[in-house]
Amino acid sequence: MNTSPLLEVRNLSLSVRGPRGTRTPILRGLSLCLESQAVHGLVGESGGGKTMVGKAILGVLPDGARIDSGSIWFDGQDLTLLRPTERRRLLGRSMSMILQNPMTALNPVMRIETQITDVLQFHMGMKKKAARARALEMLEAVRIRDPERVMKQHPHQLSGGMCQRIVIAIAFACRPKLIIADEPTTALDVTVQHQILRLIRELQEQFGTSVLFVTHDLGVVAKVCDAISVIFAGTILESGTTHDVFRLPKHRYTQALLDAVPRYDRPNRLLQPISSTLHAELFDEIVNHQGVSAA
Ligand SMILES: Nc1ncnc2c1ncn2[C@@H]1O[C@H](COP(=O)(O)OP(=O)(O)OP(=O)(O)O)[C@@H](O)[C@H]1O
Repeated sequence: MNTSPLLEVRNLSLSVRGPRGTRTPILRGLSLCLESQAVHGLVGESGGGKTMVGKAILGVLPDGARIDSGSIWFDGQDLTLLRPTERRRLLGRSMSMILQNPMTALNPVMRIETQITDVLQFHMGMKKKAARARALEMLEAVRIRDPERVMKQHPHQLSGGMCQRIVIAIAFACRPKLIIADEPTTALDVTVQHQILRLIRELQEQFGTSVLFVTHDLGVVAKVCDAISVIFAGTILESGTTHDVFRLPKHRYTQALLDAVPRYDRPNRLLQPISSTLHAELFDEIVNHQGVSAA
């Protein structure tokens, strides 16, 4: 594994437009380092800002959201300084995404073939024949049986698991350096979840891609991630190799997260929900430390 960082988010603060011209902080001085050719889990509870981190990196922030300070270094350049056209050029070609719900990620009225070949023609400048060959190759890589038949079909003719395989094929098709996978298995059947995780890991290794794996599920992190960052209230509380963080969590929030996960090696231990006191204490520390901004 290559160990130089591909992506470094440094001290990133981001806010959204609030009522009466105020701004609500969402990310508070967040720093994150993603190594080349590695899978990095961004883990935390709902509302912590995981998805917003992914959107900031991809340059697809919602209306009203803005980066207030900090930088996002990707492959040697600060993405926050790029013009929107330059950002768009990177998206799809150098970085792509796998989202939670494959049914909304795919276009319902387009055949699978067109959905894959369009991406290849647009981002890679491939001719139709070469794009078709690459599309077939990608469907085989994600273990779609009878890819010629599936190429002719529409998403509604396929299962959720099959659709997510196609989304994965599209994400890897242009051989991007970075893929942001935001809860890619949450909408799927448990039996399919495991296959999809294994598939992402296999393709990541095969193509030498880096993956930022956004999830609330520590079980998923344990299965696929080399490293992990724990996010709470828009701040990273702890980062390290998955092995180290699981074995010896340093932050009390990480310890609480781990205690809230069922484990086969301690079947008799009662699960400890994360206490509201801990939430309140941490939130107070983070917000008081960073301050809440007005517009
Ligand atoms: N479009 C938006 N406009 C305003 N606030 C938003 C918007 N999208 C998200 N937020 C707020 O930003 C915060 C972080 O949301 P985000 O979706 O990044 O969290 P998350 O950790 O990914 O949670 P989940 O696992 O539930 O998706 C939340 O407080 C959310 O309400």
